[in-house]
Amino acid sequence: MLSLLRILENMQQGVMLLDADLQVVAFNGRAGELLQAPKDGIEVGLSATRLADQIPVLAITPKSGTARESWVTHVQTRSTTLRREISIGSRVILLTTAPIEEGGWLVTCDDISALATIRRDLADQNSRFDAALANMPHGLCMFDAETKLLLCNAAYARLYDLPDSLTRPGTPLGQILDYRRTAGNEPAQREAYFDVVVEAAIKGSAASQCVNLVDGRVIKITHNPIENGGYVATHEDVTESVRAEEQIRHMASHDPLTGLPNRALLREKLDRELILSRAGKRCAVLCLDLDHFKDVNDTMGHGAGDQLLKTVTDRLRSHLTDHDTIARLGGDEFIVVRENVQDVELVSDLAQRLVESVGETFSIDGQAVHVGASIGIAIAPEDGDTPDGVLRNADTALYKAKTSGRSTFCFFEAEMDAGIQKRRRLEIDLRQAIAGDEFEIFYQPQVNTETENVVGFEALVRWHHPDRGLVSPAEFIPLAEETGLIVPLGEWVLRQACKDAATWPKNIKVAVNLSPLQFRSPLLIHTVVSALGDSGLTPCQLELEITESVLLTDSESALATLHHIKGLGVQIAMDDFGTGYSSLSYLRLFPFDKIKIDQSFIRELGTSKDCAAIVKAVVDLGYSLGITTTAEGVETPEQLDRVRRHGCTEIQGYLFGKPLPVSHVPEVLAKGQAAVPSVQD
Ligand SMILES: Nc1nc2c(ncn2[C@@H]2O[C@H](COP(=O)(O)O[C@H]3[C@@H](O)[C@H](n4cnc5c(=O)[nH]c(N)nc54)O[C@@H]3COP(=O)(O)O)[C@@H](O)[C@H]2O)c(=O)[nH]1
Repeated sequence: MLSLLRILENMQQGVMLLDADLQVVAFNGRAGELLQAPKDGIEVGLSATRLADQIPVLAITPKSGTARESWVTHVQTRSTTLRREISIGSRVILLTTAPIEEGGWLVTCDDISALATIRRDLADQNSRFDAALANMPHGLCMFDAETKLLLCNAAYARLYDLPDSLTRPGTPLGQILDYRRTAGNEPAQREAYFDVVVEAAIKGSAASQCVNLVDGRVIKITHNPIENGGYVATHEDVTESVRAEEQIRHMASHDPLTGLPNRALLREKLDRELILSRAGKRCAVLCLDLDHFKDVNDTMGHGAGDQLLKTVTDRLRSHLTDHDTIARLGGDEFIVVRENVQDVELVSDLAQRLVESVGETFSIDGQAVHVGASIGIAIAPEDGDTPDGVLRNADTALYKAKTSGRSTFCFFEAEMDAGIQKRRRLEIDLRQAIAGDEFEIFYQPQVNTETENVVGFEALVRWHHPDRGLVSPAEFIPLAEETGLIVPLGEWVLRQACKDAATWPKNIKVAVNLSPLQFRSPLLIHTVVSALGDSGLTPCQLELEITESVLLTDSESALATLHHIKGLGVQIAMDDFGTGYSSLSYLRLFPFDKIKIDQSFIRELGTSKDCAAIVKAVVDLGYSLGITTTAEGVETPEQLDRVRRHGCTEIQGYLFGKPLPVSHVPEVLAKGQAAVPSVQD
């Protein structure tokens, strides 16, 4: 008994023993300490009621929990075990009151403060976890190894519109999937996927996949295995980001104006087609370029140009089949790729239809607009087995189509390449030459027939090509006209010629050629005025030479321009007279100051009666209209003699001097007539 009491006293647990009369028969000091009983508050023989008086926590009736009566009432009225956690100061004590067989109660007190702290931390953690789950934007669910639901959050239920009954723990995955399928938002083929990922997740590997729901949403589902089997899955609605990605991908590979594939996507297509072409499925590449598109942009503005490009796209598309791909490379350049070409004739038919379709009138901003299309065609693999090669050759054929009069199509031929490449090179060089300082003006004297005094000079441009030396204008002027480069080049010539002539005597004129394109430029009058103003040249010292072709198109506006220029005091000469269409009628339309009889008539003056008659008729007409007549290309004294006899007022030709650099002008003027040594041009 003594040793039993010693054991009792050394226990970590507080112990009190009550007999059947509810009186204390034994206890240890730890009980008093844990229950914070007053010193000597527990004594043998003390009744339960007195005990509760000594130890206040025993008298308290809990507000909630299973035990709804005070400790005293319990031991007085019941015979069941009472477990109660009591907070005393900073401690949490577990008070267990268990009936004993012989009657009476064994009361034990355990300090569970540490356990309570852990439990509280755990509860806090759980509530934080619950809050996180509830507020997660993504759906989350967790299944055990038997694919029974462990938990899911509200977002998961919302995503699939699940009823509460299917969100309870223990719900088999199969039931949830059945509901998701029958509720209509998940395609049936997802099941196969699901089997795979669930199995993978349960076996321990993560898996992720995007699923397209029937209603258009895209859900990204990621499965991760968890310990003890089972998996946790997140379900993320990625519809917006998938759409944004698709849009970015589309933008990177399509032309924003027309929505057509761009160069990058075209290359991918060509890569595939060229592989097939090597396996016998040939393909055709049609390179289409609009004729006169620049004019629409320049005259009607870029908005109208854009509208035209969109309408052209629609027209082109209407002639294409499922075997054709159309792309826009930028500007007014389109590419059509036809797959699996068996009959090249059909490619010709397609090209013809495209040319005709674009050739029909467009209505842009209520205005009738006419453009055309030129097409170059290369067939792969024979005309190229790389995207660059086949596109380059289609482009070469396009160039040929453009130089053959536009609004037509051409197939690539190997022989085209060399000639066209040469022209291309020249065009590139010409652009650089305009930007650089490679041009010079030579001046050819014009003399009075009677006095043989120099009355003026014609400005003739020369190109000092860095590799090729002096390039003849006969070679580059037509190209400059075709490419539109004549406009900036012509402006340079005009300004430079005015500057040079401003240093000459006041009775010496300078004649400058105006090309038809330059003449149609809306900036022409402004350029003439500013060239005169900047140089200080007297307007009557400037003579502008135009050819009949200027008056051929839109003669009304051409005449208005001529009158405007003449009104400035500038002289106007009709150049190359006799080589055009209805020369004489033009002379009635506008009061030209000079007619230059083309050198072809002068050359044959001694051999052709017709030429002689024409020269005479023109000179007579000039005389009666009071217009100066200049014979061009006078090379021999005989020709001089003849034109003099016909009454021509002025002469220009090698007999009096070839075109010379400006530095020779004072020398020519000093001699009074142009008997100076020739300079090779
Ligand atoms: N729009 C512009 N056209 C220009 C300009 N500079 C020149 N050109 C035109 O280029 C064509 C070739 O010019 P070019 O090689 O200079 O030939 C001129 C004369 O050198 C040549 N000529 C003059 N006299 C004779 C001669 O006795 N014999 C002979 N065989 N040729 C001769 O004729 C050309 C002048 O022609 P034209 O202009 O018709 O008076 C030529 O069409 C130039 O017009 C330019 O700046 N702008």
